Amino acid sequence: LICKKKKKIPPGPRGLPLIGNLHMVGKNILHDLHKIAKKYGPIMSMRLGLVPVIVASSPYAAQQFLKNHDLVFSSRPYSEVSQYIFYDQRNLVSSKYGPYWRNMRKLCTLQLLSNAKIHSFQSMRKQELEILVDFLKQHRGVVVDLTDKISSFSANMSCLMIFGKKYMDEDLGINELVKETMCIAARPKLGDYIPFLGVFDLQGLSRRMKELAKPLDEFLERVIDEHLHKFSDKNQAKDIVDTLMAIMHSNEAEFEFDHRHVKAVLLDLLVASMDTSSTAVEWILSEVLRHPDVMKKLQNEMERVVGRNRMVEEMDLESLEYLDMVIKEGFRLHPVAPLLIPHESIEDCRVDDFHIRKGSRLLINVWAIGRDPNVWPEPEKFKPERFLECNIDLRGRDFQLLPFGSGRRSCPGMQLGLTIVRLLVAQLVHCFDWELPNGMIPKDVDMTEKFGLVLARAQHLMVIPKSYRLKFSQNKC
Ligand code: HEM
Repeated sequence: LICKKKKKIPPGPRGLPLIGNLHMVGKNILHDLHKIAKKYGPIMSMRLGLVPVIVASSPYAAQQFLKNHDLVFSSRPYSEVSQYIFYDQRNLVSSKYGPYWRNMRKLCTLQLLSNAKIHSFQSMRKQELEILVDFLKQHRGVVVDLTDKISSFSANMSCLMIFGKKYMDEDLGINELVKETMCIAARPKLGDYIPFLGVFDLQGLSRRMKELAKPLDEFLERVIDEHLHKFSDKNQAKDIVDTLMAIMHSNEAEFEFDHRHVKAVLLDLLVASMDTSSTAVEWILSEVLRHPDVMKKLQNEMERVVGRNRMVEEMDLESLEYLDMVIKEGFRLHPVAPLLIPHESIEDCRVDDFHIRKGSRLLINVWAIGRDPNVWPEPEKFKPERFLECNIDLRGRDFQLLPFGSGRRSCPGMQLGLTIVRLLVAQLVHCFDWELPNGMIPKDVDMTEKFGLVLARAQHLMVIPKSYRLKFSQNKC
């Protein structure tokens, strides 16, 4: 008798025929996964439809997958949205691991999102921030929808950097198109989990995705066309379309690179940058508003380092240590991408004595890690000072804090995202004293989460810019 030793897979709940554990995850997938992981442990296996899924919920587990076995888990799963909207997975975010992704990633980090490129847009960021501060100054004493203001600030900045123009101001409905794309991308699709049901399109999502793809493609074609015919001003910073077009025309790319690739990358960057930084800023400001002592400490630091005679400049950011702790604490409690973006294993692999088969989907529950009492004392409390005693960083070196992921698939826009988040939080706290509307007290600020492609606030953040704190109305620096 040949007795085959059964391979040990990570523990997890038993699934039902066909749907597996799909019925166990509802609208609040983060809480659901967190609850199930409490029973089965930090490396847990499930089955969503026909897809094997591994959920990692501790720093140790995250390190196993994102560092020790990084290469094996560096791919992305197939999804209908990447097929219909992102040019058959030609974008960076959802492309499979392989030479194409490696080349695109290199292009992104070395050319599109390099430090030099980010620096070249510094004056544009300053200008946009002055417009926002001016608006708030004119609305002193009035209730302002800060969610809306921050979101359009971020959308305008993304557009200026990527396309060289604020397309959001033109009535093209592009903002709505991108928002709906993000909404659809976040909805669980039957076809992604039970592929043979995909053809029936029972939820009507494939049809809607195809409908959305058309105007998005027309918009991107129009942008490219305008760039082909535009008068080039040598003093103006080259936007990302310019850079991509130059690469395409030079024929220097060592991989296939045509209009479809340019459009896929443009859409990728737009979607990846538009809501991420603004959502982080909103959460961090909400926490600061709920904690007046933190607001005061931040303002004191700003007064000490920047002074009341001018606005915050990007060069100040490195010297703002308390701000740095506030930003880390904000990302700990409110990671924008709480499950990162799903990874997929490219071959069978052994992790911690468990067998994990090729084609498994990996979710890293960064949200649960940030709230784990074994890692963080009093995890529910917003306490930036906790970072005084520990030098945990948020750039992917420490697995307790992973807002940008870690390893090969970590966020290539981290430097840009962090610059925007730090600058915006610093500026709004430095320039204004804030008040809550309708006699609300700090602890009344609603912190309900809404899970989507990013983990956003369920309610818009409504606040009153009470008074302008600076002694000069123009930036004298
Ligand atoms: C606060 C802002 C941001 C946060 C918190 C954030 C977070 C993330 C996370 C968690 C991932 C997935 C990592 C993984 O799957 O392991 C990611 C991927 C990515 N991000 Fe960001 N991001 C931000 C801003 C940006 C910006 C500004 C850009 C570009 C303009 C960008 C471009 C990308 C791209 C292209 C990927 C996919 C990388 C790949 O699959 O190889 N991100 N980001």
